[in-house]
Amino acid sequence: MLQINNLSKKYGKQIAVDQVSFSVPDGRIGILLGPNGAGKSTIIKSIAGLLRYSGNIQIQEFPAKQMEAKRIFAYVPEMPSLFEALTVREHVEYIRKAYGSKITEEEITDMLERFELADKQDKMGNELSKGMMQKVSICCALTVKPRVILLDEPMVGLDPKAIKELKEVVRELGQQGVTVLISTHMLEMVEDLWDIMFVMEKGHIIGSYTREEVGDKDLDALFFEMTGGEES
Ligand SMILES: Nc1ncnc2c1ncn2[C@@H]1O[C@H](COP(=O)(O)OP(=O)(O)OP(=O)(O)O)[C@@H](O)[C@H]1O
Repeated sequence: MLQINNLSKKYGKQIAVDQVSFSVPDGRIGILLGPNGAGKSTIIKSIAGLLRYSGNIQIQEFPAKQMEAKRIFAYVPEMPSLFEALTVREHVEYIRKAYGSKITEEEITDMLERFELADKQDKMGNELSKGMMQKVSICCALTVKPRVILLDEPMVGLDPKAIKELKEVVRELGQQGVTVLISTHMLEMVEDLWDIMFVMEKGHIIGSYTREEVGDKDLDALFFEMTGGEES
C-alpha cells in the first residue's frame, strides 16, 4: 500500500503541490496523470525521498523516510542514471547485495532475457543506449523485489518489445500483491493497465476513478473530461 496524506511542496513562494492525499492499495496499479506543470514529478520525487515536503507518505505500514520503507520500495526515475564503470550484470548484483534481495539467479537470468539484456550483461553503463539504460534501471528496481514500486514515465525511449514486457511485468507485480504507481503522459500505454487513476491539475488532484467505476469508458475521454481538454 502507498498512502499520501496532505502532501504539500513549495518551491520558493510557488505552491507546486497543495495538500494532496491519495492511496493505492496492495496489488493495485495506480496511474498519475495531469498536464505539464500539474505537480506529478513533485509528488513522485517526494515519494522517492528526493525532496523536502510537508505531509505524510506511508509505504506499507512504514513512514516513507524510515529504512524499513526504503527496503521494500523501488523507484524507476524518468532519466536513468547508471554507474559508468559497472557492467549491466554488476548493476543487478550491486542492488541485490545492497538490498539483501532474495531474487534467485534464475529470476535474474529470466528478467535480463525478457528485457533483451542477456547478451549485454558485460557491457559497461557508459556503453549503453538510452533505451538500454532504461531497461537496466527497470531491472535494478525489480531486483529489489519491492512491495511498492514507483515508475516515472517508464515507457519513454523503450522499443515495442520492451514496452510489451514492461506491461506484462507490471501486471504480474499487481497479481503478486505489489503496489504500483506510474506517472505518465502516454495515456495509450497505460490504457489497458490501470486499476485506479488520479488526475492532477495545478497542484491538486481534481479527479480519481477506479476501473470498476468507469467500465469501458476510455482513459482519453475521462482525462479530457476532467481537465477540460488540456493536453496531457
Ligand atoms: N526545481 C523547481 N524550482 C522551482 N519550481 C519548480 C521546480 N520544479 C518544479 N517546479 C514548478 O512546480 C510546478 C509543478 O512541476 P512538476 O514538475 O511537479 O509538474 P509535472 O506535472 O511533473 O509536469 P510535467 O508533466 O511537465 O513533467 C510547476 O509550476 C513547476 O514550474
